Amino acid sequence: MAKLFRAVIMGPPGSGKGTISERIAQRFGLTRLSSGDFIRENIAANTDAGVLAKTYIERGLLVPDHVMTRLLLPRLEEMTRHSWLMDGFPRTLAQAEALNSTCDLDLVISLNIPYETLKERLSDRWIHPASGRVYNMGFNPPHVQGRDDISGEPLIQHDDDKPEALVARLRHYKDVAKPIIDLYKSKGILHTFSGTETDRIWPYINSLLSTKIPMEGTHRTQRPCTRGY
Ligand SMILES: Nc1ncnc2c1ncn2[C@@H]1O[C@H](COP(=O)(O)OP(=O)(O)OP(=O)(O)O)[C@@H](O)[C@H]1O
Ligand SMILES: Nc1nc2c(ncn2[C@H]2C[C@H](O)[C@@H](COP(=O)(O)OP(=O)(O)O)O2)c(=O)[nH]1
Repeated sequence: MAKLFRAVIMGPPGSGKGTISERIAQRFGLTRLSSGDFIRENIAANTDAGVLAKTYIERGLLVPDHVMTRLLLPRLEEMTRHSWLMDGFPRTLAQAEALNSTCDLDLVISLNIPYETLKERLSDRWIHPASGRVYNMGFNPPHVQGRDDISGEPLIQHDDDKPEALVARLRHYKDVAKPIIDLYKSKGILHTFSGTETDRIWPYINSLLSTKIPMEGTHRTQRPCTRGY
């Protein structure tokens, strides 16, 4: 009986997490979970957690671990019958340990993209704030410049996507990501992909997941995501 599949995708800002997790969700029928999208939903719904998270995001800071785990882990408990891919969580060791105590992961994808490539990509990244949909003038431009393809609403650029902000973000990412990468490496579930183009990395990710993800249509067993935090 095929078991469920749960994975995380990690990488520095601009490494292609959103782009690749969208492709994985479509190709393998996984539910794509994005911590950033989930926070935006809470901000839009004016929940207590959303209001609190907003005060950190506005300052370009990570949302505190206890807020993130309280936001996300109950959401994962609703997913006991689903295979999923999480983008953007965990971002700290404390978050990884909280996730570890509630769900066992099958696989972690880590994207290793050169700084110059990240800088170039982020300078061309445009986002539809309400949905989190991502565009890139050079890679996947919107049909109408500056407008979201679905809603037609204006696209924006994140202030912290500007080159001068990227150095600090990248250093912070490396500091917080290293213990998480070491943890998943020690568990034997880390797969690292390096390169400068998503379209060249994608076939390797696709073939790895094709060997790991249970066939479509086979019966799925439940796997608990018990409240362990
Ligand atoms: N797991 C998390 N822990 C703490 N804060 C988070 C987490 N996930 C998202 N956030 C906060 O929400 C913001 C938006 O997240 P999102 O992933 O959409 O954008 P991002 O961090 O700019 O990602 P990237 O640039 O890598 O695409 C982040 O900048 C961060 O402040
Ligand atoms: N030129 C180019 N741009 C790319 C490539 N892959 C993704 N992008 C674009 C899409 C986004 O505008 C930006 C960052 O991608 P993303 O998926 O938002 O990354 P992440 O921040 O979620 O990790 O770069 C790529 O291979 N080439």
